[in-house]
Amino acid sequence: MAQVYDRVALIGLGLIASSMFWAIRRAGLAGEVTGYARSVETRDTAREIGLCDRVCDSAAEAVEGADLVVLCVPVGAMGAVAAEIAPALKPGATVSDVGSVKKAVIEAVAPHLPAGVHFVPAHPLAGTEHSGPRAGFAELFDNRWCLIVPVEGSDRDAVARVEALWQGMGAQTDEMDAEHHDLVLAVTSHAPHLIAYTMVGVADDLRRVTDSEVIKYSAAGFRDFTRIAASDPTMWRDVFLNNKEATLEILGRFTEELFALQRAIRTGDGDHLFAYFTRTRAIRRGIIEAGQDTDAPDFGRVKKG
Ligand SMILES: NC(=O)c1ccc[n+]([C@@H]2O[C@H](COP(=O)([O-])OP(=O)(O)OC[C@H]3O[C@@H](n4cnc5c(N)ncnc54)[C@H](O)[C@@H]3O)[C@@H](O)[C@H]2O)c1
Ligand SMILES: O=C(O)C(=O)C[C@]1(C(=O)O)C=C[C@@H](O)C=C1
Repeated sequence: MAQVYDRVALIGLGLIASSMFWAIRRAGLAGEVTGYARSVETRDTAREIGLCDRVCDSAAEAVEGADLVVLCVPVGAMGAVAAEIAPALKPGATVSDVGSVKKAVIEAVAPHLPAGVHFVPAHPLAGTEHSGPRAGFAELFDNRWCLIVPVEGSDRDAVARVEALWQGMGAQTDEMDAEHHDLVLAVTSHAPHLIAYTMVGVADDLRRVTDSEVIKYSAAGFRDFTRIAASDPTMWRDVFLNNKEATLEILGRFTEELFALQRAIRTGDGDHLFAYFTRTRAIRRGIIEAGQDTDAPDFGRVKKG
């Protein structure tokens, strides 16, 4: 894969930024990658493990001369970081982000960007429960989707280059508008995370009753919940506070369905339960037929070829 940008700057050096660096390096997509993180400890770690070609001590220094700047900080910090880097951006540069929420991030970032700087928001649908500069790996985005969310008047060449970068990092790209993105992600990612958090919280509340049995006999379903519930608290606090409307809409529907299932269990309505589980099983089979790999570690990856 050919080089897409001369200089890329990554702001916030956690799981996503570090994975981007290793994936950019794997495919030779940039001449130089600079990086900045707020904490000295993270910058020191980055230098120690060779994360980024150059780790800078200020965000302004990192973005100076960069053709692409990617904001890889928690959703709630995007606006402040955009304000901080704005005066140092090169005219004609592109600013992108990887935030899990798009409408609120666009509203927070766009007003700070000077005229002549392009804004191309993006969201890779790939992650793990780990965070920080040591958590990244080059293969994270392989065969995953990356949603590109152009804003009004986005420059098509700038969009095409951001898409080329993500494709070079192994992802498949698609475009979506911000509102639709936030609703889709509320269903596929945000509400499921909240359900996992709740289930693990309930198990913890019952600890006195169940002693250590919850952990000892933890079946696969619950273990998956604990993995998800181990995700970064700052990141997920910001996701829910910034995708309020869509998440509340989905949670409303979820609780209605849950109450209906609860009632079916109480009243012994086996037909309702059977019909419901038959419908959900068909959805899973539909995903398999659509060509997605369902082996646990790769589930959700885009089928190649
Ligand atoms: N983890 C995932 O599964 C995942 C997947 C896709 C997208 N995202 C999104 O990517 C972004 C980064 O997530 P991550 O998982 O890499 O998080 P992370 O916690 O691993 O890294 C975030 C980094 O940002 C830094 N940071 C926080 N506030 C900052 C500030 N004000 N200024 C500068 N740096 C700051 C932190 O110190 C850390 O280095 C988030 O917006 C998240 O919603 C995460
Ligand atoms: O695999 C995981 O651990 C994730 O939670 C990744 C995951 C998700 O699939 O929900 C989480 C948040 C994102 O914005 C994108 C991906």
